[in-house]
Amino acid sequence: MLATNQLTFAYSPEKQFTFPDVRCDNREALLILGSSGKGKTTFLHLLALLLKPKSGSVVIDQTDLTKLSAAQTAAFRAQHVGIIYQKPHFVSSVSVLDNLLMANYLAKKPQDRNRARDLANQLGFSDHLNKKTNELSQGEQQRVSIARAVMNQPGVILADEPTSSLDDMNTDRVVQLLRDQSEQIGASLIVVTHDQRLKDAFQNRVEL
Ligand SMILES: Nc1ncnc2c1ncn2[C@@H]1O[C@H](COP(=O)(O)OP(=O)(O)OP(=O)(O)O)[C@@H](O)[C@H]1O
Repeated sequence: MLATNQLTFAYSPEKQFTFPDVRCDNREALLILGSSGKGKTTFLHLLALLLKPKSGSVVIDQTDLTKLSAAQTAAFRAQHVGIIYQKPHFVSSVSVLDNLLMANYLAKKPQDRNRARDLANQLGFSDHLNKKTNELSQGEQQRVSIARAVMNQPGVILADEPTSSLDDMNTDRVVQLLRDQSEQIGASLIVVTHDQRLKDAFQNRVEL
């Protein structure tokens, strides 16, 4: 479960944001829509406490992240939040498999090769596990990103514009993969996007 209360943020005195309160229960999905520059990425980064709000709270599974120290926040995020960034950040010098296992390492959990292989099968990149990430197509990298985000079975999955560069068929496919994965692990799924094509796939929607 993720809930926010009266979140505000400022990059500077001229660039201030007040965000609507959102709530997403376990096994639910929430779409956050907004046109370019409205603050979608900023909001998503606040939800993961990658940015610190000026005021307000972010509660994930009964923990108020705004009350944690920087080190506690990083540890909590690694264990409980899976993030699919607008542009995937991988460690390019190691294999796809090692990039997945790194999620375990960062969360201080044992490396679970079976889960990595199982996710690669489900998401259709099992032939690429031993390749470097830059040898994969964008679509394949995005599926690896989804797998990495769910390696530790997080309570919350956050996705930033996961479909912006995809055609209609692949957009439907990625939405289904995100929903399947979040349902399998009982997570809350929050997607921020300007992509109006996603409207029909989500009953719960908030406009920024
Ligand atoms: N580090 C920063 N410092 C100052 N201003 C910033 C910073 N990052 C973003 N902004 C500004 O804050 C606003 C919101 O940016 P953000 O990236 O959250 O928007 P967005 O809705 O995700 O946009 P897009 O759909 O184009 O990615 C923009 O006007 C942007 O220029």
